[in-house]
Amino acid sequence: MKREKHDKAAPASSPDLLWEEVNRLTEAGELRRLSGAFARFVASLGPVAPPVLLAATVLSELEGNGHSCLQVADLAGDPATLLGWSTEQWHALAGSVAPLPKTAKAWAAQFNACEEVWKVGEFDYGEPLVFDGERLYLRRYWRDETLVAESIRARAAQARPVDLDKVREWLDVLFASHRAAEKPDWQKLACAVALRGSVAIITGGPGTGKTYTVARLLALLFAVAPNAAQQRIALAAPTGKAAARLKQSIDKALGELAERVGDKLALKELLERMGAARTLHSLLGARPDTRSFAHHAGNPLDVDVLIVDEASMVHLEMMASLLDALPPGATLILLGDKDQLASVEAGAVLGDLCHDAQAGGYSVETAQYVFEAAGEELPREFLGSAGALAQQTVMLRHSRRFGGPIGQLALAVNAGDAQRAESVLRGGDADVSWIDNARQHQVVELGLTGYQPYLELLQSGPKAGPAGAHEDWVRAVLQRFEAFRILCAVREGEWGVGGLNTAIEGSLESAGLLRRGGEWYPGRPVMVTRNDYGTGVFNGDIGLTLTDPARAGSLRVYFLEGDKVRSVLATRLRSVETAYAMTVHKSQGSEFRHTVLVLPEDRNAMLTRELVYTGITRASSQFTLVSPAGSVLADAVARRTHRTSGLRHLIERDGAGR
Ligand SMILES: Nc1ncnc2c1ncn2[C@@H]1O[C@H](COP(=O)(O)OP(=O)(O)OP(=O)(O)O)[C@@H](O)[C@H]1O
Repeated sequence: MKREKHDKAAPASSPDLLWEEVNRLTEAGELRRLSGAFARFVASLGPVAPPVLLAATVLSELEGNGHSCLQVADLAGDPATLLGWSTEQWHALAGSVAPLPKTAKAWAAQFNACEEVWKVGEFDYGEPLVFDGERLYLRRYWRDETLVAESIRARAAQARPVDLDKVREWLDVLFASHRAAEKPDWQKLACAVALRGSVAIITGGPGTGKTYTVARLLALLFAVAPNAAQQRIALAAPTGKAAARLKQSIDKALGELAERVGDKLALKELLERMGAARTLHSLLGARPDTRSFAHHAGNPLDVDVLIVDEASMVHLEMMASLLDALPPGATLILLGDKDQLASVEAGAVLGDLCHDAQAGGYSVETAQYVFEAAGEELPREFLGSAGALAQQTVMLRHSRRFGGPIGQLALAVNAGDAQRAESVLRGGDADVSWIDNARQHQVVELGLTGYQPYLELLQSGPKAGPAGAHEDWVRAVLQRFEAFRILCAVREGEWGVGGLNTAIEGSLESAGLLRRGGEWYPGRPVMVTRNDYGTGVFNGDIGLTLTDPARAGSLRVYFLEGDKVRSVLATRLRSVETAYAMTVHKSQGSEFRHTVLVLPEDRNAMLTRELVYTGITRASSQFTLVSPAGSVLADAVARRTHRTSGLRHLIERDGAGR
């Protein structure tokens, strides 16, 4: 049906003043060029009232900050905070559109009256903006959020029959040697919960045993599923490194378990059948230069059980593609730390899905089920009436790797307790330290000490030996490099990735640890900044430049994935940057023995509790905080990441409990 457009539309008042202000903000670097361009595109479709054009500008700008939609309540309230602007900046923009609706209701009336806004439930003409009564969306995000919500809601409501006696028996075997560090045993409980549905979320901080638990869950499925021998299991993660780590941990956990359970379960067979862990891009069949994947609802993935690790890094669009491609009968298990930074791209999917994880909110039915299936009693404080997804979500609460000061620091930051964080940092323990009122040269000196070991090994060169000796040497150099990393909160300036990389590179050269002949030189660490299907390297991959043993004078970049080494000719890598220092965002999914977190001088909207927490939890044995001004830490710990999304609302809408 073709719409008779604008037959009754009153001519909109002129948006000239708005465009003037948009231009001014764009020139001042306060607004993305794209945001103004999007609003102009909406204006080009027909007469649109200036307030709606203003809302379109704000919506597009917020998308760049990771929000998936714009709440009318926020438009009527204080959008300046959401935009990271001062109140004056907002007033300047708002003042160019008069009169501006003052209440959420008045804003809703504007959207309802606009021909370029699709009102959910009405006939869809493919308008670029979507309004659902409370939130304004760019069409793509509305579609993705709806797809994720509907798929998760349907999965959470789907109950699988469980043979309680058999499950109880196997859980007792699988967790036999295991003395729960706490009661209830959340790990055992998580296995029982995951078994009864087609979606489960296991969240928890580093070292809380997410992979340990999921390995037992796989063994349990293998033991009790009616068609265990035919089950197709896939492991995936957002990055190659995280995928390799997942596979390594699962192999290790299943290997140990196989020794213990002996002949009772053919776990070796399960291990052999599982195959490698893959990146989500590769699992879904990414295609060069398009956003679409080979797998989707029309050509679903060939899996029965899909385990996705580091789910906090999965952005909205990727989660939508994943759920679209997952057959309805397959089980999805998401693993991740809900308190970590959300993806750079829009959405905070895991955070939204885990909204009730801390409190539990388990129903009486869930409590009864876990008692019967796992012999675990849910304490009263975790009972409640949260929705169906919360019944399939378990938070692991005890870290086995992080008992010491690094763990205490992470906990304090996560709880928003800056005072306690500062006292841990000043506690004098060798594992954590704080260089406050720092100067840049102090970070450079840390870099010099931290990177010396790999550069020395590189200078000593590979020993002549049998085939494979070169690869062993490369692996050893890469492992030494992976033991230390400098993480920055910001990209630009003296305390950002750019400034620090230049300073560290220069100082390593002055110290005689490396010799630069040009952009590429042996020892140069690089991070890939764009997916490249031709060479098989992906955004976020980190490698080291070394000489090619097969071709004198030629350089290759070597990447470590688990224990495997692969390499690409340096000149074939087009989108890379030097990586002595990298952003906290890009460090997700990695762990370094010694991690240095560098905060900037000024307070900054990017500097949040989640960023500091993510930085700290990248350290496995030693953590150093560097800040030019002490107050920046307290400020960051107090600021939480807020991402507007309608996901929780969409999931809970008509979402019955279990
Ligand atoms: N119940 C347990 N009993 C004994 N050891 C355990 C238990 N749970 C976990 N571990 C051990 O604790 C360590 C951390 O576990 P695991 O790697 O599964 O944690 P994780 O939550 O996946 O961590 P990360 O987020 O860093 O990947 C591992 O060495 C694991 O073997």
